Amino acid sequence: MTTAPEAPATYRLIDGKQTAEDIKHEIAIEVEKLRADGRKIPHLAAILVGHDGGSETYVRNKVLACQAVGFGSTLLRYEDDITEADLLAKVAELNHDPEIDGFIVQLPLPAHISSQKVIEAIRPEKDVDGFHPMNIGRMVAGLPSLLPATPSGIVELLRRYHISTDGKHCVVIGRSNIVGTPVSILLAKNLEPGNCTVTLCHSRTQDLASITRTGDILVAALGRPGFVTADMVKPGAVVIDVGTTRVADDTKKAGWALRGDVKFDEVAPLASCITPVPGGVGPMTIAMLLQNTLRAATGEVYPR
Ligand SMILES: Nc1nc(=O)c2c([nH]1)NC[C@@H]1CN(c3ccc(C(=O)N[C@@H](CCC(=O)O)C(=O)O)cc3)C=[N+]21
Ligand SMILES: [Mg+2]
Repeated sequence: MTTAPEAPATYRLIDGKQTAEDIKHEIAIEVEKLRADGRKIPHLAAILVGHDGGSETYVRNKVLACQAVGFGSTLLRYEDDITEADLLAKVAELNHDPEIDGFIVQLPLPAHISSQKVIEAIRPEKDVDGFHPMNIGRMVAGLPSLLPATPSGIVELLRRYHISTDGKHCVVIGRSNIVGTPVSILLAKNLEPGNCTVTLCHSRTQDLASITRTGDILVAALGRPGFVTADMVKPGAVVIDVGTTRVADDTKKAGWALRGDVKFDEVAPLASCITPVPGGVGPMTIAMLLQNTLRAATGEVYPR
């Protein structure tokens, strides 16, 4: 077999890690201004239930990010046998605590607890995940709201990399409440970036590849490692990989590696721009969570 020359890798890597660092630096400057003006320093709380390895990492990274920008932070940990009533009582406490500007309840929760009930118990003004129906509804209506962090992180990457979205076909794979559905809504809005024609694909979509191949922008947010292959991608597409699944990997010290939803090695040479995993959308999620906390603290969305 002759070895064909490698396709020239002319794609641009979208560096979410660096962009998140830039945003955190901007937030740190805002915190210094608040401090200089004698105003309240933003404070984020996170509730973590149980001992899922991935969740522990993400929550730890959120707390470290708070420290990096000068926010206050509180981590509340509970065993996975906490009752739904007790968890709802903790949420009510944080709702009423004037020191806490925003908080999140890390998902997933144990099966005996209704995530929906917990999300709806959070005061929308402190819902820095942007998961409460009030914030989702306001986002859909185009009103000021706390936006879900991963979708707004994707929009922010497109903005900072000057990727033109106007009139483009954006194909989203995955219809979760936290990524696929909201990013579809945001990118269809008459905003900059925005004005996309959006197709939202999911597990029941017929002939998926024929649709994804028409995407100028392809957002993979289904949580299946390596699902998106070269034959599913339009040459020149912008590829946004939202997947962060831990897969077993004996070559790594931890025994696992983080894998995206896109087969990076075969898709990248086809793409005009692509986000890596790790170092793409993940760090942006945390940066946008901090931005939401700042907005919650200053009353920018819900004036106090
Ligand atoms: N209430 C709630 N809000 C969330 O925002 C939320 C959640 N629950 N549950 C789980 C998902 C997932 N998520 C990630 C955040 C950061 C990275 C991230 O920073 N990833 C790094 C690598 C981190 C690592 O080393 O494992 C990267 O992609 O480079 C990934 C995933 C937030 N989520
Ligand atoms: Mg999904």
